[in-house]
Amino acid sequence: MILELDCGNSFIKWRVLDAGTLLIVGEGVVDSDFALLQGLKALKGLSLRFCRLVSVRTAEETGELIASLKGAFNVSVVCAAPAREMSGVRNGYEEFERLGLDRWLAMLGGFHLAAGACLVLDFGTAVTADFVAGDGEHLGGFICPGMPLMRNQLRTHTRKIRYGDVAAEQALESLAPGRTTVEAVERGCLLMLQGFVLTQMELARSYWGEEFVVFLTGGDAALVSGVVPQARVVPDLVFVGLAMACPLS
Ligand SMILES: Nc1ncnc2c1ncn2[C@@H]1O[C@H](COP(=O)(O)OP(=O)(O)OP(=O)(O)O)[C@@H](O)[C@H]1O
Ligand SMILES: CC(C)(CO)[C@@H](O)C(=O)NCCC(=O)O
Ligand SMILES: [K+]
Repeated sequence: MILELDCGNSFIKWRVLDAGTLLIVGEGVVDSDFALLQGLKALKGLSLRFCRLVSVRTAEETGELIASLKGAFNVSVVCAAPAREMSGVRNGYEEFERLGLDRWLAMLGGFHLAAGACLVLDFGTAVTADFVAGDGEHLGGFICPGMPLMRNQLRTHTRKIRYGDVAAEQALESLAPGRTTVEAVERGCLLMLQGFVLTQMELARSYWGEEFVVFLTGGDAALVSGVVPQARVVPDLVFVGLAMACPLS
């Protein structure tokens, strides 16, 4: 079996594939290395041979995770590494190694699936946009705070913005002007995200007309999918790129 990991800033997304069929035999989202090991150990009949992972965490944190995986399961681990060019995509950063590897893999996956120009939008802790032209040239991208960061900044830097997760979820059932604090904040932040998406779409159209595919990924993709009905929502886009960057043989 193959273990795949996407180690983001807040969560680790994991899944286990059968090495023969490549079917998913287990998956989850966890908030710590410990919870990951627990989740894996709970899988019946687990026999891991290989692990491939991408991390946007520090080398030290990633090293610790790799050490505990090797200790617990005796797997060989490969990590996605920065590249100037791969699978027909050319990294557009001035210093290619500084581009977040989750963005890079999502672009590889997107360009492969689109077989042409694509706009890749990822809604995690941070929100990112990346533009890949039809010839594989990465034109660059944008990074801004995601929903969790926007609402937490407001909570942290104001005295009177306080509410719980249940209220937050209920507040998003409509986008009318808020009549409570939770409605005003949650709807305001969501409108910022949706506005961001529409701006990215305009930019993509200015480059490519209608000739591009837009991908939405990341935990909060569903919050914005309504404003881009033509978008392809691909929750495992980073994993698509991970398999391309870290083939097993
Ligand atoms: N099962 C889940 N567990 C945790 N968060 C989830 C889950 N499903 C959706 N989410 C949403 O996903 C968001 C986190 O996104 P995601 O997991 O893509 O990124 P992340 O690991 O936090 O950060 P990064 O951008 O560094 O990858 C949270 O805001 C949360 O609302
Ligand atoms: C932007 C995030 C946090 C998104 O997960 C990640 O891709 C990252 O840490 N990137 C490094 C900075 C950059 O991409 O320019
Ligand atoms: K991510």
